Amino acid sequence: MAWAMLRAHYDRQARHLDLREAFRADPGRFEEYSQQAPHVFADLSKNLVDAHARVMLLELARECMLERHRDAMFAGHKVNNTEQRAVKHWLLRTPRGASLDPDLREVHETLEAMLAYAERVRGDAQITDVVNIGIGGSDLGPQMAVTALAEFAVPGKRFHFVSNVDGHELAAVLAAVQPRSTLFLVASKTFTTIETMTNARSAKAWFEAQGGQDIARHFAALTTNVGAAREFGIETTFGFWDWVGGRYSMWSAIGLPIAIAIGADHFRRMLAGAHEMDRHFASAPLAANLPVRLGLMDVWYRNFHGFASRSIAPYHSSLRRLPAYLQQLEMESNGKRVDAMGRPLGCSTAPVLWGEPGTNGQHAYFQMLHQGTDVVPVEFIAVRQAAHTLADHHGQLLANALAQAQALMQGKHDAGGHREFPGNRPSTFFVLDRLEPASLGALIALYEHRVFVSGSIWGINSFDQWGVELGKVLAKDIAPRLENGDESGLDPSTAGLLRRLRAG
Ligand SMILES: O=P(O)(O)OC[C@H]1O[C@](O)(CO)[C@@H](O)[C@@H]1O
Repeated sequence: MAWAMLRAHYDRQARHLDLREAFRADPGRFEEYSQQAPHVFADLSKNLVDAHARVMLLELARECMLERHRDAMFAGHKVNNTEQRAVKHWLLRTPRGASLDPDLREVHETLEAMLAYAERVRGDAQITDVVNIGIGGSDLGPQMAVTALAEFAVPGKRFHFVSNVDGHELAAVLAAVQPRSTLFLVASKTFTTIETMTNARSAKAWFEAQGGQDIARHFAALTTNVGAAREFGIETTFGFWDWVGGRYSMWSAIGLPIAIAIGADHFRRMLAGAHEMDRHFASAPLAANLPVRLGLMDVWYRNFHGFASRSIAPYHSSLRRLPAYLQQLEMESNGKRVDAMGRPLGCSTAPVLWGEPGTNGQHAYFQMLHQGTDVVPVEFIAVRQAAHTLADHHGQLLANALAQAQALMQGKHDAGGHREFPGNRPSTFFVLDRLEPASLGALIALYEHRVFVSGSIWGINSFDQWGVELGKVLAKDIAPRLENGDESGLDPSTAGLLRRLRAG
C-alpha cells in the first residue's frame, strides 16, 4: 500500500523535486532534515525527498514491521533464518547488566581476557610488528579501525594486514619483519577460509624455518572454531560466537588488533559509542531515528529514483579504508535477489558502494558526479577537529567538503555547454566532532543498523552470504587443473585461459 503510494507520489511529483526550490520554499529545511544522533550529526536536507515522501516512507516501515524485526534482533531471535542463527553483534558492546541475554556474561569474560592480552602485547617492547591474517570481515573492520584511530595507537608497533591469497602480499610483509619481534594473529570466524589458512600455514612455516620457537607467544587465533585453531597448532586463542556475522565482528575477538593498537580503555570507548547508537536505534521514534531515516532514504533512492550506486566521501585520510569496509557491510548483507523465504524479489536491492577520501576523489571521479549522465548520491563525512596542528590544512579540507556538496546541489547555469553544471544532485553530510574511538564506534553502528533497515524493508536476510559459495567451489576444482592441465568439462573460455596461464 505505502509502496504504491510512494510510486504514485514519485511519478506525479517527487521526481521533479528541485532542491534549490525546496530550500527557497522552506527556510526550515535544514533543521527539519538534519539531526544529532549519538556522536554523529547528519544533514539529510540536500536529499531528493519531500515531506510527503518522508511520511509515506515511515508508513512503509510500519507496514514492513520494521520495529518488530528490529526488536526481534535485539531479543536474540534467529533473524538469520537461512542459517538458523541469532544476530547479536550488538551484545558485544552491551555493558554488563544492561541486558538479560544469557550470553552477556561470556561476552564480558572473553572481552576481559582479550583486553588483558592486548595490554600485555602493548607492554611487550620486544614485539614490534603485529600481522593480522584474515579476509573479509576478519580483515576489513580491524584494518579500517586501526587506520582510523592511528592517532591513538601505541608507539613502537607496526600493524600489517594480510588478506589476499596472492603470495605477493604475505611475502612483502615477511620480508619486513623478524620472527622474534612479530606477533601473528590468525583471524577467521570459521578457521576454514582458504586464503587465511594458506597464509597462516605459510606464515607458520616461515616462522619455523627462520628458527622461530615459541608459537604460543608469536601466534594467536581469533575464531569461533577454537578446536580447529588448536589442531593447527595455535594454543593462544580468543573465541566468539556463531551469532556474530563476519562483517559485524570487529567488536569481538576479531577486534584484537584494534585493542592492541589503541589499548583497552579506548577499545571500551569504541564499544560504548556503538552501544549508544544501538540504544538510539532500539528506542528513538522512527521519524527521529537516524539509522531508520537513512535506511528509508536508501530504499527511496534505489527503488523509486533508481539510483544504482552511492559514493562514500570521507574527508579524513584516516578513514581511507571506510569505503572498502562499507562495501562488504552493505553489499554482502543486502546484495540479494530473493527474500528471506527464498522467493525472487520484485525490486532492486543493495546499490554499489564506492569512494575514496576527499579531496583526492575530487581530482579523479568527481567530474562524473557533477556532470555525468547518472545521478550518484554522495555521502560526505567530515570531522570538525583535526588531530594535527598544521596550519591551513583542515580549513581547506572542510571548505572543500562543504563546497562539493554545495556545487552538487546548486549547479551552474550561466555558461552553458561544457561549463554547465545541472546541479540538484543529492548528498548527505555527516559531521563528527573528532575522529576518536567513541565516534567511530557510533558511526559504524549507524551504518550497520541502516543496512538492517533497508534489508528489512526489502524483506531479505541481511545476515547470510550464499553468493560467495559458488566461486569458492569452482576455485577448488580449477586449482589442480592449473597443475595437471586437465581441461575436461570446462567451457571453452575457461579452458583457453587455463592453457594461456600454464603456457611457457
Ligand atoms: O572469518 P572467516 O570465516 O575466515 O570468513 C572471512 C569472510 O569470508 C566470507 O564468509 C565471505 O567469503 C565473509 O562473510 C567473511 O567475512
